[in-house]
Amino acid sequence: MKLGRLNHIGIATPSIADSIAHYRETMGATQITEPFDLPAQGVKVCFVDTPTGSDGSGGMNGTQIELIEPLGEDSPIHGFLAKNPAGGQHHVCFEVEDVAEARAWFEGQGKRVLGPTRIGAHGTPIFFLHPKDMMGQLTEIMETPRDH
Ligand SMILES: CC[C@H](C(=O)O)C(=O)SCCNC(=O)CCNC(=O)[C@H](O)C(C)(C)COP(=O)(O)OP(=O)(O)OC[C@H]1O[C@@H](n2cnc3c(N)ncnc32)[C@H](O)[C@@H]1OP(=O)(O)O
Ligand SMILES: [Co+2]
Repeated sequence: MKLGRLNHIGIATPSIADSIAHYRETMGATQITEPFDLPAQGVKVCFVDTPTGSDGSGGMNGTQIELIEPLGEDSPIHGFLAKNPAGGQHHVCFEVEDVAEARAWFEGQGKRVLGPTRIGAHGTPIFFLHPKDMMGQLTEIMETPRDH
């Protein structure tokens, strides 16, 4: 297993509109996608692009901030927001070349994979690893988009 690109940092929020305003007005973000619903994943989601270079050079294909708001009664982030009402850092997502191979690796390491591999917000297969097996960090593994 080789550590892949940090694709995004997932930030849970009680209000995606308030978080968008925060990133635009307080943090100076210039590229934020329109929020969209992922009913199968129980979230409303949008992405805040970040620059690759510290001076904003290199273009805007740095690690994204993924803002997620609960969608529906069964959203998997209700529990997190009950414990963290203002929201906050929820998960990290690393890219892999082959999601099936990665899943087998983590299972072989005795890490709990949460649910089936499914299609995530970038339209590629993803799975999650239980925070208690990942040094306290809920970790998402996502197959690198082929257009990269
Ligand atoms: C897929 C679309 C999009 C994308 O990028 O493509 C997304 O990323 S959507 C993100 C939302 N979806 C998920 O998070 C799916 C995976 N998550 C889960 O299955 C649950 O959230 C789970 C199992 C991680 C936590 O479930 P729950 O909130 O019901 O809490 P539990 O009491 O079962 O938690 C057990 C234990 O873990 C601690 N915990 C919970 N969430 C986190 C977290 N985000 N980071 C770190 N630790 C977490 C919780 O505090 C409990 O610890 P304990 O010491 O026992 O109190
Ligand atoms: Co994510």
